[in-house]
Amino acid sequence: MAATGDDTCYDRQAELKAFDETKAGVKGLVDAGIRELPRIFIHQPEPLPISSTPFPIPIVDLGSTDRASTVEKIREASETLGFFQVVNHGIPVSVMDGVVEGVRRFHDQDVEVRKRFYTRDPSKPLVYHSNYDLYSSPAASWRDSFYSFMAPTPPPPEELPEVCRDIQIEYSNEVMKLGRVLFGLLSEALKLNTNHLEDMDLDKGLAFFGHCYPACPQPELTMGGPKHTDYGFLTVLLQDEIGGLQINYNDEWVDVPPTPGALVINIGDLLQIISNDKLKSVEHRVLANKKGPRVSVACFFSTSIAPLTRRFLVIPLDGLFSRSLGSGNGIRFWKEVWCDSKPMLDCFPCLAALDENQDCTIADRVKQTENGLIFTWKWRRTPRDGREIQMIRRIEERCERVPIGQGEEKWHWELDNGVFSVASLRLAMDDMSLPRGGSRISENKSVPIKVRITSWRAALDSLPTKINLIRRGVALGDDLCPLCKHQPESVC
Ligand SMILES: O=C(O)CCC(=O)C(=O)O
Ligand SMILES: [Fe+2]
Repeated sequence: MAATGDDTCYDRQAELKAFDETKAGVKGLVDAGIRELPRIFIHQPEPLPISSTPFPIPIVDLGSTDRASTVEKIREASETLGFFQVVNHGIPVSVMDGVVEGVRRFHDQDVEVRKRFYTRDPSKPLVYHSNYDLYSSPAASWRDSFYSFMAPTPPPPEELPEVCRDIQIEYSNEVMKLGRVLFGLLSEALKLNTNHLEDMDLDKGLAFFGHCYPACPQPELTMGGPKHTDYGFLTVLLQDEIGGLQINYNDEWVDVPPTPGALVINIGDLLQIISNDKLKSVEHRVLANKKGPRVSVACFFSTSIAPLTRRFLVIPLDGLFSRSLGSGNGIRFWKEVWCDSKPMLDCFPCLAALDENQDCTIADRVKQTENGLIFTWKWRRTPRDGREIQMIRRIEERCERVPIGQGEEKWHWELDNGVFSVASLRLAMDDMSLPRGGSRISENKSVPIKVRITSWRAALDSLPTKINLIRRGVALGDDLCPLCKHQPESVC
């Protein structure tokens, strides 16, 4: 099939299905000697540029005896890049090399053996397939993967592939130990007791992914892994020597080159949420490569489907709230989330530093007029041609995509004729088929974190309502709602 990215007149679903049904993955295409990419793999060109200047991803020495400085490095990296690397982490090199080889062996097995593991049923002890989002993503990526949930309840060893089962178990056990160390350091970075995140069970669920990125005949047309953020709490990534991982920093793609002996650690969405957006879950992607196969092992500390950690599952609140910005008078241009899932300050720190007033509001910088948006920039010095001017253009393009208007900012509750109550939120959440006794934090980053946490606590019925306080032995005069003074104060 000719490689034409804009050719949309074809039965994409049928081609995806045909590819999936081979159960041979991308490796099967490569083994068949394919020279042109099937069109299901062709990605639209990526708007963000690749950084021209190398940007070092911090390396943290976990063997250091200076704990305060280790915590500080982790805090700084987790609050800005969302990524750092660790060395002297306690996982023996032989185990690291062994697991990379084990994953390679799995993907190198005869196609008939691989096919026996090929499935999209997440309840299987080991799931092997190409592109977990094959049928939903705009373009498939040049990658095959297998995964298993290794904690809290690992699959019976005999259900794991013989070629890598021992090393998969051994490496996962090592990552679990490292997880406890990292969550201890991250707790301290958040100025909490060392055990805080561990006591919240963040280190209890682990998913093991063994990725393979076969050599690609036309790497410029596709991706090894599309841009995404990791959903869980924390990811421990081991990559082989080929490279290709990039993170989005300042709206540029920055390489995370392989460092021998190091592991790449990154913050996931759930840790960003429960840290009140202090720690950052940052977008990343993997380039396809002519060299290869590239192998990586990504271990995700996450809620998974594990019963132990189910109370952290996520629900979408999209559709329940909507926001109109108004003129943006009360919203700080650089420091608040209003245009994207993170503040402008995080996306463009250099430009924010150039602004005369980092606390300026949206209305100070952008106004909606009959002729479109008017920008009023106030820089400490004239922005330089090239990169700075390009970044200003990018900000202006972003602003065009949000409805800046007139008047005050407003949040609208979409249910119950716009009258918000915790009870209506609770009902809406229950409607979203929560598992019994469970609750989920919304991952919609445009909803303020306080609303997300309050919703989550409401669903757990852990808000300090009068009924709950009395139940816990707090002596109160009555249990009546202080507003209506008729009904007991509860979330029901
Ligand atoms: O293979 C890599 O380097 C990254 C994989 C990744 O980002 C993921 O599995 O979420
Ligand atoms: Fe990832």
